[in-house]
Amino acid sequence: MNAIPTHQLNDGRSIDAIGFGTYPLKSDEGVAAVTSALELGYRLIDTAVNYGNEAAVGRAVKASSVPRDEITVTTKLPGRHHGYDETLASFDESREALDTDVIDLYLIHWPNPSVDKYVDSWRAMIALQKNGVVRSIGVSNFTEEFLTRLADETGVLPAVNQIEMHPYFPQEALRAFHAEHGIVTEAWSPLGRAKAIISEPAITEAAERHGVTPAQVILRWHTQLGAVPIPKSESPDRQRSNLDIFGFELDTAELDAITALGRPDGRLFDADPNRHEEM
Ligand SMILES: NC(=O)C1=CN([C@@H]2O[C@H](COP(=O)(O)OP(=O)(O)OC[C@H]3O[C@@H](n4cnc5c(N)ncnc54)[C@H](OP(=O)(O)O)[C@@H]3O)[C@@H](O)[C@H]2O)C=CC1
Ligand SMILES: O=C(O)C(=O)[C@@H](O)[C@H](O)C(=O)CO
Repeated sequence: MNAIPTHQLNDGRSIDAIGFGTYPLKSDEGVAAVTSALELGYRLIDTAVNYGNEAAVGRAVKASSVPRDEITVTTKLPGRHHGYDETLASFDESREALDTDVIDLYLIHWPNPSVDKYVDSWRAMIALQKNGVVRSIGVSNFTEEFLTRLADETGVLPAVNQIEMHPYFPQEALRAFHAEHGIVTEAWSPLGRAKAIISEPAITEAAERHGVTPAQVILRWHTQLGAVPIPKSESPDRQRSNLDIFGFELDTAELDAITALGRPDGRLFDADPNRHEEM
């Protein structure tokens, strides 16, 4: 398998160009999936308080033969814990659940604009990073408007914004904003949950030409566009092939044909961060 490239973050650290999603893997199933993902070479692991699997992720990380400092454990602050003090308390709970001294990448899961406390949470995350208990700080599901407000009110831009991105929803405008401001795009549901997308001719035909699977084409498309996909799979075989995407290159016409599958209503569900709020 080819080596995994990395992305430089705006705080001097770096993350792998592909990671492993863990929703909705829980308990022993979650431990098994993360254990095999680490064995296969994933080093960027994505969890969240709201997945109810931080303990499972923590168990797998702790038991792994991969040195702890080679693994980027990501978790996310839930909406019900927004606010400065609430964020500090939630962070302590996550650290305990994950059984780790340091959280490598800490994200605000959803902006929940009607609650209007994400800036307070962001200030708390800046403090956690200054205290050295969080290595990198970022957000998820933030729009250009919410990102701009963080910068205006705190002077600190997130290292990462984890957003919905797949061929039906390629997020061209937000990715351009990220690129302009040094924010790394992480892509959630990168395979579009492996539904209709997998059978799109633009994808299956490219897969045939390169002798790879449609899922590999989709994940390679993400990485060639500069985004970091975090596919979830509980199957070690699919985990392996999802990681094995750096031995072929899509050409510009193939990239453009896949991006052209995008459509305004391409979201998997109604997860527009201006309206969709998760507590
Ligand atoms: N920040 C946020 O708001 C959100 C973050 N996320 C994060 O993003 C991660 C990934 O997103 P997710 O929603 O899981 O969707 P994905 O696009 O990663 O798709 C996962 C689905 O695809 C299947 N699959 C995986 N690999 C293959 C393959 N090679 N061929 C065919 N099918 C495959 C999986 O099944 P199987 O397991 O059987 O292989 C599963 O059903 C989540 O796990 C979570 O960590 C997700 C949603 C929102
Ligand atoms: O997986 C996540 O991070 C989420 O935010 C999920 O709740 C996601 O929104 C979902 O799958 C809802 O059905």
